Amino acid sequence: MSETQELTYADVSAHSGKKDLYLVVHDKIYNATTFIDEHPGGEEVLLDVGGQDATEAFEDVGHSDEAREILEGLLVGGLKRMPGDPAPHQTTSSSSTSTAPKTEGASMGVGLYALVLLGGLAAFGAYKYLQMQSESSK
Ligand code: HEM
Repeated sequence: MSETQELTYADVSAHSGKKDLYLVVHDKIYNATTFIDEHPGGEEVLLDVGGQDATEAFEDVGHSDEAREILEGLLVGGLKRMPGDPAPHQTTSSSSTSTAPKTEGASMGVGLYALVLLGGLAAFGAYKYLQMQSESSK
């Protein structure tokens, strides 16, 4: 792609009609005009986010890799954020909180392992203690 132009959010919001529709997904700008009629999800949803940040809407649907390829083919350029622009969508971090549960799961696994190990040690200790007791009482 030779198009590396940068547009501001204000530039993008000027393209919000059916005949001229830009979308922002993950801080990149896409021209969805030619795709509106082909979109399997319908034109309404695209028009709803026309000229806006569609990251959340796009990611919420769980679009396929094929959809992402189509999206890349519609690339216009990058988004240049200006002071006062709407904040970038945090969907990626909130929907992919995968890192947090993952680490949690890992530490839980380790915790469980330690617990089993400690339990085993305690049982062994108790067994040895009882053995000693019964031997000394002989
Ligand atoms: C230019 C951006 C977009 C492209 C290239 C695109 C592409 C596609 C494609 C190829 C599919 C078929 C299923 C798949 O492959 O995942 C699809 C389905 C769908 N899309 Fe999009 N999409 C875009 C934006 C959006 C947005 C902003 C929404 C907003 C909610 C949306 C909502 C949906 C829905 C609901 C479906 C499911 C339709 C069904 O299975 O009945 N899409 N899209």
